[in-house]
Amino acid sequence: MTLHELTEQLLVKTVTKPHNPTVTSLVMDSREVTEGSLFFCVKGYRVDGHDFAKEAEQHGAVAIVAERMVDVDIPVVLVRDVKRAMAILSAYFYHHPSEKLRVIGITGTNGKTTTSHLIESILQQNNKKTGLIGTLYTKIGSDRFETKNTTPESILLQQTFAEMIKKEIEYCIMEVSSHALDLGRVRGVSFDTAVFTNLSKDHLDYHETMEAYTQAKGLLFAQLGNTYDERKMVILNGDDPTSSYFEKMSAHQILTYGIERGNDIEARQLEMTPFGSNFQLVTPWGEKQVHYPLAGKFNVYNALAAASVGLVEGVSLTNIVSALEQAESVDGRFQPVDVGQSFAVIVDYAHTPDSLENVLSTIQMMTEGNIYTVVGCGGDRDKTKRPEMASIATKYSNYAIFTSDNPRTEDPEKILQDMVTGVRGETNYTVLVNRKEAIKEAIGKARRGDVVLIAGKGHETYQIIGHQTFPFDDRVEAEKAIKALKKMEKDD
Ligand SMILES: CC(=O)N[C@H]1[C@@H](OP(=O)(O)OP(=O)(O)OC[C@H]2O[C@@H](n3ccc(=O)[nH]c3=O)[C@H](O)[C@@H]2O)O[C@H](CO)[C@@H](O)[C@@H]1O[C@H](C)C(=O)N[C@@H](C)C(=O)N[C@H](CCC(=O)O)C(=O)O
Ligand SMILES: Nc1ncnc2c1ncn2[C@@H]1O[C@H](COP(=O)(O)OP(=O)(O)OP(=O)(O)O)[C@@H](O)[C@H]1O
Ligand SMILES: N[C@H](CCC[C@H](N)C(=O)O)C(=O)O
Ligand SMILES: [Mg+2]
Repeated sequence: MTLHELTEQLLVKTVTKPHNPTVTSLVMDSREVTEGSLFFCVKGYRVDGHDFAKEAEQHGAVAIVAERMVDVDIPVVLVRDVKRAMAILSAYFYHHPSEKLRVIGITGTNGKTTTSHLIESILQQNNKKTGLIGTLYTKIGSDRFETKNTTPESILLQQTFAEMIKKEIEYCIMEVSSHALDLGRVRGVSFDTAVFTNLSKDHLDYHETMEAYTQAKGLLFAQLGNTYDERKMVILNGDDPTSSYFEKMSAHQILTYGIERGNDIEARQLEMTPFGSNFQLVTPWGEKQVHYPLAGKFNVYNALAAASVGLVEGVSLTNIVSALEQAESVDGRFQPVDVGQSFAVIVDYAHTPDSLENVLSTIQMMTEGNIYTVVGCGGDRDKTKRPEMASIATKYSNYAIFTSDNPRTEDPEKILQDMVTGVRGETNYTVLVNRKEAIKEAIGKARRGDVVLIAGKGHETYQIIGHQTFPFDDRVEAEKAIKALKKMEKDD
């Protein structure tokens, strides 16, 4: 594709030189530039991509897209907003692949990864070819690719859609983070269905206020468009008050789901069991009893959101129920670590006050024994959730151990001090900065019938301390600690 063909997509721009080179790739990182690349200068949090224009030229870039002049001898396309131009040009470069897929976007504070996997299994139950983009990986059919962000930057996103088309994928199920919406990573994506899970406190380091955070989430519904299209659908959690705000954001049909009465899709006669739930799935397409194997009321919401998507996509109630009844827990979400010990150990990705409270109240229902919680809060992330998470941990556990999550560039001790400010008079906790030691301590305390919850890192296989990433896996550490304990018991 030539540079002129691409720049014709942008109405307002200045191109500094008349040549019309052939563009063979779009790139936003100078280190990934190859011969023929069009390089986008993106202002980041740490550095400014404009400072890498020369390096991009040296590596073979044939033109630069920038917001201000840069010192290079190749054409510079000056635009008002590089990220916006990047999204528009990426969609064009890859021939608008999202228009050839049915794209299901899921947003909300918690439950996106879980819900997207449930939707995947419902659609697969109906023999649909699916792709998935989210926190754990990008999946095309059954091939998995590692990802850095929950929702990738526009170039990678459009490239991924194009790859999905090549592999004859029909549906792309994607998690859409508030950062991605705010930073314009999904601009130009043609969504067909937009799903909202729930809204609670998170990411206030980035969005600053709950209002701004809500607005960012609202962009997904706004992006669905305001010209009515019967094939487009908005699916909202009717039990979450924020849904009424999203209702106003687009012109399409709305389907609500919930446990309370008054929703289109409902779970009635809900009966929670220690390891799942039973409920009557009541829908405009009929009703059916469900024996659902994922623990916690919050997971019933995820099932309802996924069932709603299945129903609007024409999957039969029978197939939906069958997929839900076979649901497997997602990597690092309420994942048991079981090496034959007499107490339960659960690793869960709860890293917000709301998810921690949900998980702990579910555990309370499961056990009469003691609950030991190992929990921390990420550095360089929302500080307001720290005291709240500590307070929830002490409230619902017999004993809590506050430890490091990913401290990143913050002082780990300082993060723990922030957490401790949330404890109001309770003494059932300790602070242990080393996560490995904290896990050992909790497992050492547990006796027959107790539950140890290790919260916050779920599927993560690393720990970020400073600018370094070290291998670390809660499940591996828990297993080691249990085995060491068993060995000691044998030695006694
Ligand atoms: C805060 C944030 O969103 N940061 C994202 C951002 O990084 P950054 O702003 O630090 O970028 P930077 O290092 O300053 O670089 C600026 C530009 O210069 C370029 N550069 C840089 C160095 C160089 O030598 N040459 C060069 O060209 C970079 O490629 C980039 O284009 O751009 C990167 C490239 O796309 C992202 O991977 C990175 O996400 C980081 C990993 C991150 O942690 N993001 C989080 C906050 C996030 O987005 N999370 C949401 C999920 C949240 C949730 O659901 O809970 C997500 O969607 O992942
Ligand atoms: N519907 C829900 N409501 C509240 N909490 C939930 C819900 N579903 C899952 N959780 C809790 O939140 C944690 C994260 O779940 P999940 O990974 O599905 O969410 P996510 O929205 O993808 O998170 P992230 O934004 O970090 O990618 C789970 O480990 C569980 O503790
Ligand atoms: N997507 C979330 C993940 C948080 C996970 C937690 N382990 C942490 O590092 O804070 C974020 O980037 O804020
Ligand atoms: Mg996720």
